[in-house]
Amino acid sequence: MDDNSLHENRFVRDEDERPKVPYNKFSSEIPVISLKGIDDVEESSGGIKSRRAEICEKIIKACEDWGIFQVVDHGVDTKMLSEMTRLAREFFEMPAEEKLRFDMTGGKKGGFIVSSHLQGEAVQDWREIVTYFSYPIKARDYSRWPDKPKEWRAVTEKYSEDLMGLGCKLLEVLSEAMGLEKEALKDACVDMDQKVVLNSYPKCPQPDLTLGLKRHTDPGTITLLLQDQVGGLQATRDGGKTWITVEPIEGAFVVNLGDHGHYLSNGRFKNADHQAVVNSNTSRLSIATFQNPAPNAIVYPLIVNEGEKSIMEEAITFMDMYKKKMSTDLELARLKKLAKAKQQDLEKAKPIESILAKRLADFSLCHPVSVCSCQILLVEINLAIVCRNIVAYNPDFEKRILEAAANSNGTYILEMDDNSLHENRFVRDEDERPKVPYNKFSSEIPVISLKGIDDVEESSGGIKSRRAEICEKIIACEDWGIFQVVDHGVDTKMLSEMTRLAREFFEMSAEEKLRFDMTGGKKGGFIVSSHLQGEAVQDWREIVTYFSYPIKARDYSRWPDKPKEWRAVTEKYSEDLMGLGCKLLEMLSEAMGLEKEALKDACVDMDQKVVLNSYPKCPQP
Ligand SMILES: O=C(O)CCC(=O)C(=O)O
Ligand SMILES: [Fe+2]
Repeated sequence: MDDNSLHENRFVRDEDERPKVPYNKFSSEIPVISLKGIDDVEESSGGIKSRRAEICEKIIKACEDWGIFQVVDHGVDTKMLSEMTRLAREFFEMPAEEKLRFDMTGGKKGGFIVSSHLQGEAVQDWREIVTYFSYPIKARDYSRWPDKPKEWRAVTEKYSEDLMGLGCKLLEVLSEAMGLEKEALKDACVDMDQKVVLNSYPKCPQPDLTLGLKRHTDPGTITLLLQDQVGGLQATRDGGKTWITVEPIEGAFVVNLGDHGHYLSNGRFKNADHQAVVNSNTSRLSIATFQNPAPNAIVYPLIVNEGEKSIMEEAITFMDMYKKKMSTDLELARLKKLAKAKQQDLEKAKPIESILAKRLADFSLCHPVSVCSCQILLVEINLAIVCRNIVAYNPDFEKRILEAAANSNGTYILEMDDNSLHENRFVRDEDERPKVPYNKFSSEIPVISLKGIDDVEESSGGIKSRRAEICEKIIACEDWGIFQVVDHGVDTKMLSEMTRLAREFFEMSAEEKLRFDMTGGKKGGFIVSSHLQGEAVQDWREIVTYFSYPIKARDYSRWPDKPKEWRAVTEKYSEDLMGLGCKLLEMLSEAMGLEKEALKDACVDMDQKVVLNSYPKCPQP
């Protein structure tokens, strides 16, 4: 989330998705409901409604209107809430390295992630999150819960427990509102699941172009959101045309109804359609607690009133509902992208179309407009789309023009993968692209045998020693700064071993490789080059790297531990290459007319780093 990020456009939303109302212009449309007396069920004298009935009515109305309300006097200890927020702030303020100890990339269940590292999203959210799975208790994996700040575990456990209580209480009210038993919604969840997501939205230099969290509905039953006083949560009821900003209220929870709650009420209760915006003044913190059904819970309306139809065609499990939601979202995003690309093509085509028409007219002043002259003109301008528009009246001509255009380099399409297609992350400027084939080999770089490199004796008759000969050849590399050596004395079996291990490493699953993820500035490990930050265009490679000398600085925790011979072989490789490297430096020192040891000494304590590059085959090399 540095300067680069805005330039890369990774966070820039389509215009129709950008914020429409300010983060701090608060609306009071979302009701704030006090839960004081929610357990008081007695009718008051004279038929006056009980406090519980009053609260119920308010909640029902809010769920029918927006699927959102705020609760105060909810009984959750406010001191504990401030403790929770303080810990969350402290967590996000820790250095990246500390947070990345709980890195969630690679599909891990819980931990820390910079939202922009999530894969598969065309545009990224401006936020960092830390998340933990708290219910069912038996499924808790504390190894994915932060262990810093030190009170984290105790406080988050308490927070989860209290919010589970509040969540269930609210579900009771909603069940009653549907004319069902108190426990109906809870029971429909089978074994209530809870996931807590702490959102940190850094302040943003260009908040009008991006979102902290894009528009969505939560998939589960209900969500309890604790937010700070900054503001940024927005809701819409008309599909995103108009928005309101929910007013932050100290100590209140914003309650959002999710898709599951929406379906179970047969659509009577809305699923809150919401997003989070960011601002350039201050960062913002929110803590979302998702109360979800068990993955195998059945999703289907609990009641379908007379004269109504079920809003669901068939009963499905929550897991299937969730998967369907994700794939629908992705599909919608894809269609939107396509529509946008098409629109852009049309817009691009327009002005050029008129240029072309004018040029055609000019042309026809001196030449009768013929297929041939058109073709010259079109190839000159080199735009396939325009060609298609202009010459559509002649299918045969169109075909030939399109062929010509396809063979030219004006408008080809990249297909490295769907993502890069749009992002062009790997496409180099023309002047940087390869100029000669990868397999048309040159013999300009000398290949030098090192056999006899230690043999310094002059042969009889003043014939140069073998060492002197080699030295001369190496000096001839003044031309390129590159030469190849053979007969170098390094065991070739060990070299094949090294290559085999490297291949095996790169062939392991992403998850396995990412155990040594090098993002966040770690010293050594695995990285996909395209994950390197700060490069405008990315290299088409993956690497694994280890720091081997000085020995005392080796950090084996950053060396792969698989395949199992890795450490032994790489250590030997490093040692032998250190030897060979030093031998060559001796030669170069002598070539400079210095003591053998001069170059080595100038290095003080020779450092060695080994980088293994894997270049996947590439559809558009
Ligand atoms: O940060 C916010 O206000 C909204 C968070 C949210 O909607 C979510 O985490 O699902
Ligand atoms: Fe949400």
